[in-house]
Amino acid sequence: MSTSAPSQTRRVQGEERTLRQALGRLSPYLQGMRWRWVAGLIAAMLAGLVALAIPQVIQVLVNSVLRPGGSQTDVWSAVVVIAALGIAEGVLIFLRRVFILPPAAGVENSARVALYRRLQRLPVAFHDSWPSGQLLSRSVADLGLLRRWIAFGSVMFVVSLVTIAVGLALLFSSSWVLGLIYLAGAIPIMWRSFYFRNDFRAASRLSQDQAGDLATTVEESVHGIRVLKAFGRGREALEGFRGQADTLRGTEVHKATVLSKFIALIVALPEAVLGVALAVGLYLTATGEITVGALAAFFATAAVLAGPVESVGQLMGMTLSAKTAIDRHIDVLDSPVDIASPGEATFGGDERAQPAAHASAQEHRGGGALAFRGAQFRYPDAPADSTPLLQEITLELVPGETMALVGLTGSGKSTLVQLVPRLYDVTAGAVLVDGTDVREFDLTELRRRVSIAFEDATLFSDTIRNNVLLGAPEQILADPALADALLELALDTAQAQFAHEMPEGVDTEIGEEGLSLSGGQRQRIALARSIAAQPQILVLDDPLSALDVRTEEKVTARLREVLSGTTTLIVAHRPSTVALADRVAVLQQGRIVDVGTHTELLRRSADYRFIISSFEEDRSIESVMDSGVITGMLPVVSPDHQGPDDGHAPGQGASPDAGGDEDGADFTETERRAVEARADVVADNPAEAVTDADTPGTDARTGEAR
Ligand SMILES: Nc1ncnc2c1ncn2[C@@H]1O[C@H](COP(=O)(O)OP(=O)(O)OP(=O)(O)O)[C@@H](O)[C@H]1O
Repeated sequence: MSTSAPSQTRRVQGEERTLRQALGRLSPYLQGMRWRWVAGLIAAMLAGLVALAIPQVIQVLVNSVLRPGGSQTDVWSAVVVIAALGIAEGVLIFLRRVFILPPAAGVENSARVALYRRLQRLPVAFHDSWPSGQLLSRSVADLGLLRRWIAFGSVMFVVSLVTIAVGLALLFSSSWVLGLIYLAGAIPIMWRSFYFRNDFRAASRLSQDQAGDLATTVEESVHGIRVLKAFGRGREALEGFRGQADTLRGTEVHKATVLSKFIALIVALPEAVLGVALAVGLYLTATGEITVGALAAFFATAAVLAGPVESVGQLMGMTLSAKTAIDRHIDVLDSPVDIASPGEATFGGDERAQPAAHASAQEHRGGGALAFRGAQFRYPDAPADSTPLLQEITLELVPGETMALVGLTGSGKSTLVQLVPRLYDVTAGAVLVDGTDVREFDLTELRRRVSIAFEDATLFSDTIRNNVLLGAPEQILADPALADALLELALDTAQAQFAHEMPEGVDTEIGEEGLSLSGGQRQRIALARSIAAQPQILVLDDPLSALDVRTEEKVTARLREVLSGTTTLIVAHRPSTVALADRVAVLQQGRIVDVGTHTELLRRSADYRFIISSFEEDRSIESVMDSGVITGMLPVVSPDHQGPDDGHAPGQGASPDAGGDEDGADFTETERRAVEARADVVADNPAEAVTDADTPGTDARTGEAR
């Protein structure tokens, strides 16, 4: 996360829309409630017209009732009429609120649900590139603004404009001279409105985007509070935040200045014009060109118009902000869903499009064979002419086989395994499940067959039970006894029985993101979740990294026992894990350079030995030897080790079989430095190497406080 410079504000996506086009996109959310909005608008209009009728009654009162010889009864009649109009105005305002609030809240709710639904459908690549704060501000602040605009701003804007138009007509009917004077003040206002609209819209978009960036920063710093504290970077984080907050404040002040200047104009001009109108009006009355009643009605009408005239600027600002909110909402809705089921809409907002999955992929439930055929992948944000991260990946896993995937850091292992459940799509070649391209499957069906557990175990603020059974088959969830049995099996396999010792057992709430658990506990719950999904193919992206060696071995052994029929592709960072796999694939710089059993690879591949020697588990040489899995075979890394391309394959002397194919080694400088750094740690401080990674409060891989 950035702790200093404010992040780049995400700018307008998509095309510019008119207010009408933007409102058209809101139309489906008003389904069934449109009449209420119209009824509210009518009530508000009537209230405005009633307010304008009162000066007309005053005119009649002054001209006829208050004339010499006017009757007292007429006075009382006029009073009753004015009181009745006042009450009617109050009732109409009440009705406006009663009618309008449900559609406003309804639109906010529907828009929020549509946005969330879209976020669920959008591919991981979208989430990689969109800051979470932007999405948060679009789903909370923007939609709140939209509700207020629908409930109040939109109606009052229309009502104000109508009131001003009708009011002007009445002013002209009182006296065309006075009407012209009043109108003369309106012309500069209309002229300024045009510029105001553009300035305010730009400022409004900028401030809403910057508010999204600020939300991202808050979200990141709350999420990463432990790291900030552990590294004492609170002050820098605060400074970075302050910089962003100041930028936003600057934009808000600019926005308020633009608005204030406009409001000042639309308030001051009519008031000044009224002064002129008073002088001219008195002259016209004195010369008998207009009646006293007409003059009184003119000023009473001008007083009624003062409110709409003053608020029209605010309401226009609110309307423009609402339009920006709608634009920002549509930006997300219109982002293409380029990973979808066959036949499913990938563009636009057709959220109800039904997937038309490939028939054979739906019906045929094979045994869980997994294959990569010439798979190639490049991240969407990588330069188009860059070398693909993964190239010519060809691998075959037979049903029930366990294959470990090893490679140095950054070689593309996590990326490769994410191609299986289509978190990303290959850019060339194919990934096949039971002989069918994964792109041919209905996504739900594919993800039912393939379950994945990540190193970064994300849990939800819910009970352990619900976290584990998140992806369990529905027919099992429907039967509480079966669900309990599945829960037990999953927890037992993942060595997560600690769940039963928690205050409320498996029904214990684990807090936001499961942060009340240790890293190893979180990983085991996440692993149990993948097991409980009962997949045909289990993809494990180094999900046991925070476990100590022995626990990891127990988990791996239980996995093999319980999931003997499940095809498993596991990214491994420990010799004990790879040793339990049927076969191991070696990934190097985005290519599979060898596939074989652990023993075969140790014997024939210098690349493999080099990778194995870089594994963190080397810290715990004793543990590895204890495990008995690779006793006598694990190469020992020495601090002066230079990597395979120095002509000495690592561990060459450690294994009698290690003939070595040194010429196959082709590591990047980064990879080599990573290995050398590890070797230095082992040499300098072997004791430190033995860690209980499953201890709450420490992350074994990074050493960071959690
Ligand atoms: N979302 C992303 N967008 C762009 N590039 C990415 C993305 N995720 C990973 N990369 C890049 O892809 C490369 C491979 O990353 P990947 O996580 O697949 O490697 P890995 O072998 O799993 O590494 P490790 O063992 O450290 O987990 C890295 O250089 C990384 O910077």
